[in-house]
Amino acid sequence: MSQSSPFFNRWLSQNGPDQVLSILTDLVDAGAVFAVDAEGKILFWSKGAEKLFGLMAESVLGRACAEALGCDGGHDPCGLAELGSIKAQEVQLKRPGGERLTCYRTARAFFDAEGQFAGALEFLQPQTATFGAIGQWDNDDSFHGILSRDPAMLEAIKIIRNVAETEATVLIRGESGTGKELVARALHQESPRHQQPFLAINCAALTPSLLESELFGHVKGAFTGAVRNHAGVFQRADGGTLFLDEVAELPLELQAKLLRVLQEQSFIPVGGDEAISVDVRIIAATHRSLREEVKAGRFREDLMYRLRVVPVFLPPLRERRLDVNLLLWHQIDRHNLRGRRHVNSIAPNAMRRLLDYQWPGNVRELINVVEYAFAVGRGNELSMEDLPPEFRESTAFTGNERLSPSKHARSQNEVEMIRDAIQVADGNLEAAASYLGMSRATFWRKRKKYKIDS
Ligand SMILES: Nc1ncnc2c1ncn2[C@@H]1O[C@H](COP(=O)(O)OP(=O)(O)OP(=O)(O)O)[C@@H](O)[C@H]1O
Repeated sequence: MSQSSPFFNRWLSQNGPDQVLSILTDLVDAGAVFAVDAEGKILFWSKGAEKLFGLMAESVLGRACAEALGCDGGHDPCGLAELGSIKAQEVQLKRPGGERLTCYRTARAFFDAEGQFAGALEFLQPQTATFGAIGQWDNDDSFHGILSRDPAMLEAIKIIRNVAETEATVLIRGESGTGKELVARALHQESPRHQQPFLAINCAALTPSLLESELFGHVKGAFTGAVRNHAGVFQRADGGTLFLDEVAELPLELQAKLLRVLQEQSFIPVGGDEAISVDVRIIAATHRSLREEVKAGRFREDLMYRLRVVPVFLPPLRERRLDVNLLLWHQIDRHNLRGRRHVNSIAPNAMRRLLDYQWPGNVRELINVVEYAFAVGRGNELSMEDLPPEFRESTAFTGNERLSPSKHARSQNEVEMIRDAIQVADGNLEAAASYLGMSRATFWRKRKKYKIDS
């Protein structure tokens, strides 16, 4: 967090905040800074923005950001009012003349006292200027938005970074919500194809005939209702990456067609008679074991070998308890930014319950749990009552404790939590403190109080 002296505001108004902002943004090399108001209208446009977007200030000031920059978004600049902040998101800029430029977008929203979106500051930096800095590992353990401190996840990320340069087909295995699509996107972003499209399709979400048409497209007249030619995702992803989610659900007849694309880099659209050649990198994902599916006769063995050239496994959240804490605090920080409620601690019994929980919906569920807590709860401490009913129904740490929160019961709980954290962190006290969301000083004080050694 940036710091300023108590005299900063006076100094700012003496020098003129607009002048200070202009000078500040000029100091940032090769980057565009702009500000929008609550309606998404552009209020400030830096010299860097003129250079990067190829648009002069006069032509954009006062105009709706989405319209001036030619993107969808209405009053909410690209979901920022929802998200609160965006860090190093990869975006494609279309400059006048059609040139495309890949940039990293970092933005922060402002919210008024009622928690209403009040505008935002955005910073865009061309990828070439940031190579080696943003988009690689950074201090908050994020890799293209993937947060983790878990050794198995870190290993998966290492594999992804290594194979990104190659053309190898990657098969990601993991339960729903473990981050398979996020990882696939990261792989694409790290690959030489990153300026080309990334398309995702869920093979379990469509009927076989719709899926075939979505994958390979169809020609006009191929079936009733096919009133014009339709390009499938293989064609639209040409030059880029196609993410096939839930690939184990692909019907056998489509497996044959997919195999042909992988072998020959070409396919025939539904109802067509001419093969279309494409250059697409496939990343597939499944929550099932493809080997088991092959054994059960539901999946072609030859296709399995084609798809799992590089297998990557994402462990379920219940097996990475260090990540539960990291992801919880990341989500809490995100909601804190919106200003309606500021959570700076989690009650020990709630934390214990969160750590013990099985997380069947993995990270997606965790995101929803924090959202629920901010919707129903009040105050600076996230308490057991702020958690969804399934957390409170558990017998272990609810009932009695909530009805008679005796100091003793609370300390017993804390002792167990601290012991557990030290054990999970293999005696690393710093990791154990962060796992519990405590500062090192608090952790040390509590260990001393309860006489817990490492
Ligand atoms: N390690 C992580 N760090 C930050 N966010 C994560 C992480 N893993 C998952 N998420 C977030 O959790 C949500 C679910 O992730 P994602 O859609 O990638 O999961 P998935 O395994 O593809 O799920 P499904 O199989 O159900 O499609 C997304 O909002 C994603 O951004």
